Amino acid sequence: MQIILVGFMGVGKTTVGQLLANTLAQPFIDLDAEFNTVTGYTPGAYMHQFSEAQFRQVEQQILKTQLQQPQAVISSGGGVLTLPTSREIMQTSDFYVVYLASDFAVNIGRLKGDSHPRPLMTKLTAHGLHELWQTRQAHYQSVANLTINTNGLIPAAIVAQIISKLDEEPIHG
Ligand SMILES: Nc1ncnc2c1ncn2[C@@H]1O[C@H](COP(=O)(O)OP(=O)(O)OP(=O)(O)O)[C@@H](O)[C@H]1O
Ligand SMILES: O=C(O)C1=C[C@@H](O)[C@@H](O)[C@H](O)C1
Ligand SMILES: [Mg+2]
Repeated sequence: MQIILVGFMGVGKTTVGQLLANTLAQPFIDLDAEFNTVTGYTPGAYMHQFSEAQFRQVEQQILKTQLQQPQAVISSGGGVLTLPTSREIMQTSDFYVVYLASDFAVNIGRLKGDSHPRPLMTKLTAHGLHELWQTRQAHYQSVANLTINTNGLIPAAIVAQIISKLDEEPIHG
């Protein structure tokens, strides 16, 4: 199967992607971890050392490469659709795109409960973070084959919803 999860930082892409891959017995790829493997930098460290614009270019190359996988569940980084060309790459790929959505408050609650630091969280004001969240919802929506409202759902319930929708779809991969 070829499935990629998109959504705002902290909504649960890595958590759900890992569980979905295990459940479907498919290889799992996390694009942020792949970025680290390829460049030797975490996304945050790379942006700090170089720039967000340079990060987005490298991230796009990694996205392109991983969308060649014949079988995988991929969790993307929250800003992977920032470049219009990255949106086009995802839209024209064979991957089935699942958008993990939630209310802003739920998303922020998950972020605050997580020990893993998000550089954008510390750089932005509360207003800036909300604006970014709003802008990005349209990007995720524009590429999604399936949108799941994850409010109040545990990861296993989200995985169950994705799998039940996949059963109704033509095979992806
Ligand atoms: N459905 C859920 N309900 C409650 N908490 C969740 C859910 N999914 C994930 N979480 C928690 O939210 C936090 C962020 O999850 P995760 O790292 O999977 O997000 P992400 O979308 O991959 O973020 P990023 O874009 O920064 O990589 C973690 O602490 C995780 O345990
Ligand atoms: O939302 C974002 O722009 C980001 C989310 C993370 O997954 C990382 O890809 C990086 O920290 C940037
Ligand atoms: Mg993640």
